[in-house]
Amino acid sequence: MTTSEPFELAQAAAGYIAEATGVDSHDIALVLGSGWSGAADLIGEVTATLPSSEVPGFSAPAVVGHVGTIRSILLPNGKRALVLGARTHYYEGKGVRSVVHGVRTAAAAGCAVVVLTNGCGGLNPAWRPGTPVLIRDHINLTAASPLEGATFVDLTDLYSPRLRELAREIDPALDEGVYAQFPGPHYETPAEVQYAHRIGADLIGMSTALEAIAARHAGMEIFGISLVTNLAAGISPTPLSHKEVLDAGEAAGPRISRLLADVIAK
Ligand SMILES: Nc1nc2[nH]c(I)nc2c(=O)[nH]1
Repeated sequence: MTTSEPFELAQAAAGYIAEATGVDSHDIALVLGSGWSGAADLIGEVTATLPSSEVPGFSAPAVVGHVGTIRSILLPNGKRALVLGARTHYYEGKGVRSVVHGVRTAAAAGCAVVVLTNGCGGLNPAWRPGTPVLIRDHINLTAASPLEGATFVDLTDLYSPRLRELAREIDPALDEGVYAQFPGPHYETPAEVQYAHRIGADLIGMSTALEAIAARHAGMEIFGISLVTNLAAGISPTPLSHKEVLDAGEAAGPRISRLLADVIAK
């Protein structure tokens, strides 16, 4: 594939979405990670739902039984949101181009803002499972980049100070943190968690950083928010039960979905 082909594929996907949804241009894209699926139903009126596998460049979800969808939503302020419910993770081995195809498609579809959400491990013991944390900056530990060739892109203020301030006006209790993307799919050892802590990470996950770089290259404003679903390995003195993690994510649903709805409604 030539270096222009990922962008041609994103244009094709955007054209398909415009045709299939009847919406020529969308304004804001949302990538919903673990624990955030409920947000879409709260933010506005779903006017079209597409199976993501029908859209050029998108593949069937990695998790059997998960139906990946792309939804067009009419927001109360009249703007259009494009909800990308099928994220390709780097650990699926489909290449970085596939990981960032959704963001590139959203940019080609007209979106000037992208909201990147994820579920992650927390390094701050005060952040119990179910705590949303704004992403202030990231550390890309994948050793990969979605950019190819002499594409030197500045990543200063990559996570919009404007949108972070807006979120904190809506919910002053929100903390901020630095998110580190590990390649995965394995979780970190306690030693790796301590390494991440020492290099400045507060949140660890397997997504988001590569998508944010591609979004900056596409000229989008980026809002990143994590949902701490577990304390990272070795942080909690007692092993967390998977049920605790699931219950916490479930309990956080209404608060984080409301927060997201309020931020994008502005
Ligand atoms: N790397 C990493 N990814 C995650 N995703 C979730 I949910 N929890 C974790 C975690 O503890 N580490």
